[in-house]
Amino acid sequence: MVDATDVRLGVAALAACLLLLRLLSTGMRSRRLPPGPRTLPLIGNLHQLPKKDMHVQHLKWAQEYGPIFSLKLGSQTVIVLASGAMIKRLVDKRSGNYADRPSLFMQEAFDHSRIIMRGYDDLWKVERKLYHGFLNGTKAARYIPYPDLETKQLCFDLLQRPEDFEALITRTTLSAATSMAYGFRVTDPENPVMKELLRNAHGFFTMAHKSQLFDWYPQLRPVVKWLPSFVYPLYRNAREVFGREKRQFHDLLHETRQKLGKGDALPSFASDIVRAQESWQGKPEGATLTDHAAAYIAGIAMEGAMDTQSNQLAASIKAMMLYPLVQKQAQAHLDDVIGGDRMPQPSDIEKLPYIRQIMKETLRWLPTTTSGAIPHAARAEDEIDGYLIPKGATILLSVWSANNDPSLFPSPRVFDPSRQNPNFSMGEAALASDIRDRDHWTFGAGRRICPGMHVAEGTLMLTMARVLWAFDISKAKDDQGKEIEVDPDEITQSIASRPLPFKCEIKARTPKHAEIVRKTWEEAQHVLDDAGNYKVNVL
Ligand code: HEM
Repeated sequence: MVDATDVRLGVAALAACLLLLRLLSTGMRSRRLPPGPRTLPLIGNLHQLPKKDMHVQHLKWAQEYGPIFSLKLGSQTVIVLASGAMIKRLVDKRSGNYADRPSLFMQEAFDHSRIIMRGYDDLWKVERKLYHGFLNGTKAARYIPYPDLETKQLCFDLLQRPEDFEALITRTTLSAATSMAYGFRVTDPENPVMKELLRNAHGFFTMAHKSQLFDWYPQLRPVVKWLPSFVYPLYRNAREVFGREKRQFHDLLHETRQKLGKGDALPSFASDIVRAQESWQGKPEGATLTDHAAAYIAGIAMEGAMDTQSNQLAASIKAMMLYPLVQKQAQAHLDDVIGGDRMPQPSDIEKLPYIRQIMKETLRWLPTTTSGAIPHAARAEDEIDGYLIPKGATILLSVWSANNDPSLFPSPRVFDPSRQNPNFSMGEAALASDIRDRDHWTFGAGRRICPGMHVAEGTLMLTMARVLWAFDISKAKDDQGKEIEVDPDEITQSIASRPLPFKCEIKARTPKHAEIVRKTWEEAQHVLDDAGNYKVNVL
């Protein structure tokens, strides 16, 4: 006779063995996955992740394991796509399968409100339709008066305070972003509404970075949510930021609705969303587009536009400082097409192919989204070159590796605008079937590709054209008059990184250029009221 106690002990021992096996297999790479660095039980490759410059490590691994490799991060499988060809084959060509996002802890903490982290669901489709409808190549032109005004102010401000160029660029893109999203300007970044916007957005970015452990070990999330804040404050802090941000986004949408009601709203993304909400009443899209979703669609358009563009403009200043011959060639081109009697206008953009090449090369050479901002995820199991891509795997676009692929971009760390095709806009390049026409991968790929790229193209080109037309940019000098050297590749650690702060000298090219900048800004201000905001119905 078998004793009941023995049976219980046997079952417990078996369960313990199974649990141990499961724990030990956590973090281990299955043979069918793409290759990658050796793993350890439980943690996989976590111990090999560097504290900084992850994108550089990705490039090293790509050189060792090839254009597709895999990492095990806790219980998650991460497939890294490290060449443009591989990104195109999977994320562009099989876009339906790679349009999802992995489950991210911060998305949960923010009640699944941000489109950029949303899975491939019905609300994402409605949101994407709105972004595409209002930010596409033709519609994006409606917003150009905003960067037009802001870059006139930028050039004027650079005459007064060239040493503050980083802060001045940030104000410019922030103000262009709030204008496009809601129709109001940022004249003073110390303004309380602005400070709140920045505090919330940057709070989110920081927490998204800090909470990665719970993306890799989702099993820990219930414990983290339950822990009191004096033990572990992350989740409660995130909820607090979410509460503040939600209030602000809802208030801004409400104000837009009121202005539309009074007939004095300026063109803005938020006005377009409110109108879409009204015209969709009674339709399935209308039911999906709740007030909360509408508030977040507008808020995230603003957030998506502010740091990314400012980071790329800071990168363009760095490039021009480090490559004076390119700068001289750009100025000769501008003198040729525009002349010395007026600043470049938005209508000139199409006539400035070399500026387009510089813009594209900046995005390739120093991308703000070194690792594609937010990863994609596989909706179903897939296979490529004999490797398995499991359902649910995180798909990371290693933009830095793809942008530095020497087979497409020889001597990739050299800033060489001549390698870029001036005849394609960035939107056209993203759709090009020939990989050699793809200028860079900085806006991502497939169905999740950045919907703001047309807006960004207009803003970046206009700003670069005007700054190069008006100013000489050179290395700053130390007390001994020696040029201060700057590392070209040093960047901040973020999902949207930026060159580390650097010094440079920015001077008007001639007194005549300075005078035109002053006069242009003086004339531009006729659309503004005394507080520096747009007069009613002026655009
Ligand atoms: C230099 C400027 C910009 C860069 C480098 C950039 C880059 C990116 C990247 C890499 C993604 C993720 C793409 C992917 O998952 O494959 C993204 C998504 C997004 N961007 Fe941008 N972006 C820029 C400007 C803008 C602007 C101006 C807007 C709004 C007007 C915007 C709105 C968005 C939105 C809403 C998403 C989420 C799309 C989705 O998940 O379906 N971005 N951006």
